[in-house]
Amino acid sequence: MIIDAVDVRRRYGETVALDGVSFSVDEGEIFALIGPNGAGKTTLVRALSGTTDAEGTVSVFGGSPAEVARDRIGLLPQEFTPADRLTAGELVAYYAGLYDESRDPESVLADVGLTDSADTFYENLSGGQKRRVCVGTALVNDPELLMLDEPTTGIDPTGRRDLWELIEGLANGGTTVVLTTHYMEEAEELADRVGLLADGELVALGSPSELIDRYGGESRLVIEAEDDEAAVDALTDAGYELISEDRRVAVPAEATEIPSVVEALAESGVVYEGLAWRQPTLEDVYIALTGTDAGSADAIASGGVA
Ligand SMILES: Nc1ncnc2c1ncn2[C@@H]1O[C@H](COP(=O)(O)OP(=O)(O)OP(=O)(O)O)[C@@H](O)[C@H]1O
Repeated sequence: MIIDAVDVRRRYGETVALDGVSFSVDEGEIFALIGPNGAGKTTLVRALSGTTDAEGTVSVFGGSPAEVARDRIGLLPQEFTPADRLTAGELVAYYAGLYDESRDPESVLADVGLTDSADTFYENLSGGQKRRVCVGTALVNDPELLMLDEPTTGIDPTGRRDLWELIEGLANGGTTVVLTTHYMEEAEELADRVGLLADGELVALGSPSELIDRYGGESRLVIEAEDDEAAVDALTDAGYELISEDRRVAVPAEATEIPSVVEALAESGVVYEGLAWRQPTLEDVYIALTGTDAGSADAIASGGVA
């Protein structure tokens, strides 16, 4: 076990940032922390990396985080602004120079997709390229434990996937990774296990598929009708129970049930522009457990579709 956290608590004055969080992370695991703004993710990463004190027990490599040899950990803080007037290459080389042993800066730049921007000043890089440099600085010491607070924020979809591949490769080589993200797809695709924080508490913990099975709800058919109310009436008359789906009309349906839903719509003469069948995702888990879904079946049924 690389990380063992038991009943971790942290307050900032009256604000409770962490309210008794317990979990552990094994070697080579990718562990993603998700949760709304202010849920406590950054505070937890800071407690694990020893940059803030916390009550409870936090053990990293069997000891106190603050005492772990710094070359064993790579940390990407959420807010990190390196010197503007150094190039991407100089910055990575600078951070590499802080360790007795470090990786070749050029290979780190290649890993984060910045070979072609090595000579560009940090201030002249795009937002996503800047974030890549920051990720690079966390990799220079070839750490055993990598903690990445929102590593891919601002990075374009292709670059994000490249970073997922990089992180997966590191984990396959034995690196343990803890990351935070607001991208549910990132947590679902990348993480072995996910912890969902809300108001300082870990409200769900498990592999993405376990969480989806448990909290994600049913597969659904989403109907983009010309007249939502007509669709709601037709489906209700046919005995379907409407479910909430991003302010669209939707019913629970397995793939084999799609024809009968289509038939019910056709029989009532409902015109639709789109039909989409989809299985639950980690985003559904997030919405179910944090209650941040703006739309609801009730709103649709009462004609309140935005
Ligand atoms: N240095 C600080 N001083 C005072 N309050 C803080 C401090 N850092 C965090 N907080 C508060 O602690 C709570 C948890 O914040 P934290 O940054 O850990 O959340 P988060 O889940 O990382 O949020 P986000 O998704 O917005 O990054 C919030 O209410 C925040 O306002």
